[in-house]
Amino acid sequence: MADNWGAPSGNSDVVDGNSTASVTFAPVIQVIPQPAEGWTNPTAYDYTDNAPDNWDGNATVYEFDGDTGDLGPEHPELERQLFGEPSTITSGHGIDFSAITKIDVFQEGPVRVMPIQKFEDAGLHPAMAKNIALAKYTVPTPIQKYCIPAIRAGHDLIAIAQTGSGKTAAYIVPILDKLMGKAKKLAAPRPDPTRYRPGIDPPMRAEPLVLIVCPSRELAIQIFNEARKFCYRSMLRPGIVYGGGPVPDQIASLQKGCDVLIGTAGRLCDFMKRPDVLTLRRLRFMVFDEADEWLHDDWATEFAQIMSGGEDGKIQYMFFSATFPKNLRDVAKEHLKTSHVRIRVGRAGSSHGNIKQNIVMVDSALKKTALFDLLMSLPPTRTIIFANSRRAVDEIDDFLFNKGVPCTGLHGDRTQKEREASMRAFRAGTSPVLIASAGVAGRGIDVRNVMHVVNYDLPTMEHGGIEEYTHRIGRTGRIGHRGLATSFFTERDEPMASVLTRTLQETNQDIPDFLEQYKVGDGRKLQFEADSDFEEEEEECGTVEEASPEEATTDANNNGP
Ligand SMILES: Nc1ncnc2c1ncn2[C@@H]1O[C@H](COP(=O)(O)OP(=O)(O)OP(=O)(O)O)[C@@H](O)[C@H]1O
Repeated sequence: MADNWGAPSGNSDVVDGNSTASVTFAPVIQVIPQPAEGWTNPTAYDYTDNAPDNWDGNATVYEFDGDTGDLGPEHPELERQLFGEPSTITSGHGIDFSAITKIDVFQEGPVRVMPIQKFEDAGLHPAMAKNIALAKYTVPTPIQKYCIPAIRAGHDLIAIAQTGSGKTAAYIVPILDKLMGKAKKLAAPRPDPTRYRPGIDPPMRAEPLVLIVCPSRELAIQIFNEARKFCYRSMLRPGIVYGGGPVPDQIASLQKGCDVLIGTAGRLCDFMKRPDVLTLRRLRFMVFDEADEWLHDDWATEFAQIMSGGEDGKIQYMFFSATFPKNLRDVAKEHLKTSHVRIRVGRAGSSHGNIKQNIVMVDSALKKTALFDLLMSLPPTRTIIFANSRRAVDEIDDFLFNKGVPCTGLHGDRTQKEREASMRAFRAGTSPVLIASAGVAGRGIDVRNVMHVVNYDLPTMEHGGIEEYTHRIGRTGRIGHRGLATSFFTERDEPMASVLTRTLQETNQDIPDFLEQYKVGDGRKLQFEADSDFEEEEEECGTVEEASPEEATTDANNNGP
């Protein structure tokens, strides 16, 4: 996007002592630089695109009143929108599930579940089985193998698995599946979607059955889109409330009924104060995605308010994350029923071998040049660059844009319209380089074919530490694909050196010379402060299959932005 704000154009009245002089600013002609070698043309953000309803939260949802049974009629146009053109979707998103190695799965806690091996074993509702086929999911991922039966059996749950391992579907599929046959009975009354006239017919209050809480607007929108997919052809209606989005539109959408609500905390808490618009009294499922984030003190007020919204005893609670320090898992346990299930795939907070991690020593004053050189040294590819401050994001965005790199920037000071346009441009590939602050794109964001993540700034120990590093690099190498993560290391990053080195060692990455001194010697166990358990009661319940670095499908056909 780059900040190519035009200077004021046209006439402006300037008061000069007693006289008013009319000053004309020359219109600024936005210069689009020549593309950098091999890259597509940079595209500037279109500030004239003010279409009022052009919000991601206003995306079409499937509407069906359930009068003709559990499975609604097909809607080919929406189906294409949700799942893509059938001819362009490759089977299993390119995952080669036949090329696999073993990864340990642990269950702890009072209840153990038997994993399923195939989606067919789960006895899914016909609408859900069809949606899984449309999504081209052929085999459940390790975390899905355990979560699907656990959630279907009605258990509260803590689930930990690496980035990009399919945690969203691990909760959304069984929850929606459980509701599909019963939606007519359980859901709140709502207007007939085919006849409802907004503003004329009396509105209904939203009484969702499912609430999914997300730490960023971008992630909420992404999960809303997943919910739109998996609710397809059922009468379950997804909805979304997120900060920065238009309140009137969100209210109008809630008033048409909402069974599956996805929200960011602030806006959700605002709506919870308006019982004429939203109540959680019907709630049956509550999911905290990126759960460790919610259990930090920073979110204590919102967390308490959200937890107090439903009726005790009726709700199944679930916490999902790739990182889950032990102290926060203990907090999570306090909110779960005694008969809950705890599942962990690999070490909590571990990354996986599909991501090649490079750490490069860089002089702080030369970081931008080093970044440009790095991008130019590789084939053009979809890339996310993380910086620690909003200002740094803007500066890098301008710098790269002016060098002809088709980039777009994303951070919390941009307007919501800009943020959505930025994510759309990145997803569509028109701006294949995204420069982002970690708060908005570090966790959960799933964009196909991100081949490279760059930590222009490494996270600091005070802000996110090694957990944030894991989430950030996890934007690549997702679901069996491979990816590259390059991190710039400066003298200021010394406090991260030790844990970073152990993280590299865990997946047999090359250790650069300047980190050699932090290496844990051969034969000694790698210890991680945030994960000093796993507890005595844990039980290794076998191994499930995960693509290995060597054998995972390479994205040979998908390398381009
Ligand atoms: N069984 C499956 N088969 C094929 N693709 C799948 C399957 N399950 C999920 N996916 C795809 O895998 C990708 C990653 O899933 P998801 O975003 O849920 O990962 P995650 O574990 O939540 O990652 P993160 O920790 O980064 O949030 C998504 O594009 C999703 O559509």
